[in-house]
Amino acid sequence: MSVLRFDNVSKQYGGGHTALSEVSFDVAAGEMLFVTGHSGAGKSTLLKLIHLSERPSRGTVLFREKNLLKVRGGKVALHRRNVGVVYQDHRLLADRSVADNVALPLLLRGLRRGDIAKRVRVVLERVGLGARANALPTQLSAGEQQRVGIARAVVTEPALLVADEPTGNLDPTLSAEILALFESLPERGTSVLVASHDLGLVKRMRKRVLVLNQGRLVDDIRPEELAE
Ligand SMILES: Nc1ncnc2c1ncn2[C@@H]1O[C@H](COP(=O)(O)OP(=O)(O)OP(=O)(O)O)[C@@H](O)[C@H]1O
Repeated sequence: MSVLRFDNVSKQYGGGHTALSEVSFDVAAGEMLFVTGHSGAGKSTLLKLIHLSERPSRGTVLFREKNLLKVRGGKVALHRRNVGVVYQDHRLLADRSVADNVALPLLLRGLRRGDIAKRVRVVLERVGLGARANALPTQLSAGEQQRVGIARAVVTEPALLVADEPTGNLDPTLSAEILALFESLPERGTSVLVASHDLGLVKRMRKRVLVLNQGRLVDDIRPEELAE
């Protein structure tokens, strides 16, 4: 089953600037892929259309076969429950512990405290931060903070995780660790779409790569084409 489909999607911002132009692609359930391209190529715009922070000017975005054009008003929040988002600057609450930050999406869903504590514990173990649950984000390294951001995004077990330059501030070793963490998610049923301008890093992962150039999808490289 396809978890995500872009069908001839274009996006013009106010002022007429074209950020995406007739982009079409499909993401299968459980697939991990990258979208890459130079600064301004349209990567963030593409992710925003999935998360409904922006709407297409033309074309359709289907999420689990449902046309996102029809997702409006109160349904937007419901849609976002199925899409985890990881930001480059992770956007953690500085005055809340690591565990509280990760618990937040579950609190918003009205889960019971006992269930929340259990799920937070499990997900923090998975990202290697089981021992730092009570620390404040400022007491963590940049890589650890990013892992908290990932834990928060996956604690709800979304169908799709989108990440915008998740390794932007990290050194190559930490970047590889973070990407390995993403790589483990499809096994648990979450598809993963990562935007990165770092083509070298992306190629090393040997995953499918969508290449954007000035808003156009100019290449859709399959893993077997990246093999040496
Ligand atoms: N809110 C906006 N209003 C007008 N133009 C915008 C807006 N957001 C983005 N753009 C323009 O759309 C184009 C694509 O931007 P986008 O942020 O999607 O690119 P990107 O590939 O993510 O770039 P970067 O790697 O620098 O983050 C750029 O030319 C940008 O200036």
